[in-house]
Amino acid sequence: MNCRPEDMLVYAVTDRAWLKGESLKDQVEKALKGGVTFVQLREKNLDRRLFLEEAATIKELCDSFHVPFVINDDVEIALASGADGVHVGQKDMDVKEARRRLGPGKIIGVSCKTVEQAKAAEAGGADYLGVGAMYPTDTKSDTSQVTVETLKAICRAVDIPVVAIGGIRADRIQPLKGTGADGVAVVSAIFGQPDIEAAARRLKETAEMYLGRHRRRKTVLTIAGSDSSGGAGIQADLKTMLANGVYGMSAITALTAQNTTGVSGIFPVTPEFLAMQIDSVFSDIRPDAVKIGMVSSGELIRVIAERLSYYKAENIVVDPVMISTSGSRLLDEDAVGALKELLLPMAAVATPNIPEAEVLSGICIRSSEDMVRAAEIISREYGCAVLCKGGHRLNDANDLLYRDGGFCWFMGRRIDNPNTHGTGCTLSSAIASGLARGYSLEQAVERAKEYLSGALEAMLDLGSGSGPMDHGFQIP
Ligand SMILES: Cc1ncc(COP(=O)(O)OP(=O)(O)O)c(N)n1
Ligand SMILES: Cc1ncsc1CCOP(=O)(O)O
Ligand SMILES: [Mg+2]
Repeated sequence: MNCRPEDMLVYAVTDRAWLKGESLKDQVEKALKGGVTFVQLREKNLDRRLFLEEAATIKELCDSFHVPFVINDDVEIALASGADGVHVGQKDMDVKEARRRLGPGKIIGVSCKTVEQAKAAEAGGADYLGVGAMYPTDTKSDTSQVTVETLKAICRAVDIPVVAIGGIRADRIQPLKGTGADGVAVVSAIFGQPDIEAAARRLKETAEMYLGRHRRRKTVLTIAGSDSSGGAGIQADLKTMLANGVYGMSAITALTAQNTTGVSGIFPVTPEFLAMQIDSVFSDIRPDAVKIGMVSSGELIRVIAERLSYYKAENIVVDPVMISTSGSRLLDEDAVGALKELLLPMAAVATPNIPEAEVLSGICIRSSEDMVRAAEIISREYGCAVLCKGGHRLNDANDLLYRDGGFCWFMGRRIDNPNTHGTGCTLSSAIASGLARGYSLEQAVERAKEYLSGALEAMLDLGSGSGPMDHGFQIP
């Protein structure tokens, strides 16, 4: 899935018929300020050079609001402009052909009027569906109406997000309640209004009230140690999860007495009590993702692996906490063996830092090329994706993601802040939050790095040692 149901809530479709002397960029910016969650550039008669220029401009604008942006009908413009994807109708291009041309990472939306079309689009690789016209509309002449019952049947028949389109106005959203539609796609009730920003805002408030079949808050479980100083471990994980829009839960592996100057005591829980915590969580609120942090013994690791495999846990992020900041080994040989044998093979991604990647790969890392080699060894050996974090000795904040035989770099901003306590816990929890919310691994990593940078840039300065970051930097 390349887009999330919540991205569909208020989906703006542009129309230069409403420009009235303004630029499209200014109008789209107003819509974004009003809170639209998705933008489609729909150009039926524009010269291709101007179409491409406009697409590149609107893409940059949407990026600055972190809002997905697709092109109507035209895969080539979508590719050339760097747009996030394309929206195609039944007569435009077969979804499989669009997927072949765009590759796996781009968004493809497909217009549907029937359950059959919807199922075929989903099977062909569509990421979302546009269903309509729901009401009479003057914006598109070559369309026919779809009933609310059909919209409901389509939503029931597919697992991908669905957006209702055609004649949508704020007062026409309530009748769509209970259909399962994730949002509304709108042209004239946004761009044809005298105050675009206010119109978008009103649509969003109304859609939030009545729509969204997948709007249950996503949940993440952290299995890690408690940090009494609140900067790392369970405490950092839960703060990170809250800030990244998911509901956080915990299973504590050990209590630690620590502050910014060091750890003065560790009190591990028993294997039975760890299992009890995991069971309590899974039997009631199934997590959409699991983050595993510090686990000090092979015995506890075996309990985690056994329980997670029993519950068929998904989206497991393993932060293989093995080496302390001062460089000393935190895990004995038995625990390292259990981590390698049992936890890594279950992981969607493991996030070692350089010393940890050295232990896991068995090679010494002195260069970026060594990072790639180590990640490749770990990924091949244990069958998981690997995010090898630069930071420690190399590469500033540039991290390497290795998965399925290929790799990409995520360039980080170098932030001059000595207070880095809990950065590993925070990054892995933010990645787990992104995966729980349905982002791809690449998107989850990118968003997590952005969050981490924000938390570091806030320059919280607490304690006399290496202090914590400001996990709540977005909160006023
Ligand atoms: C979100 C969304 N849904 C449906 C459409 C209509 O697409 P199509 O049927 O291809 O008609 P045109 O928009 O190309 O005239 C859409 N554009 N967006
Ligand atoms: C593009 C499209 N596809 C089905 S109806 C429609 C037009 C929607 O425009 P409006 O929101 O102004 O009714
Ligand atoms: Mg079309």
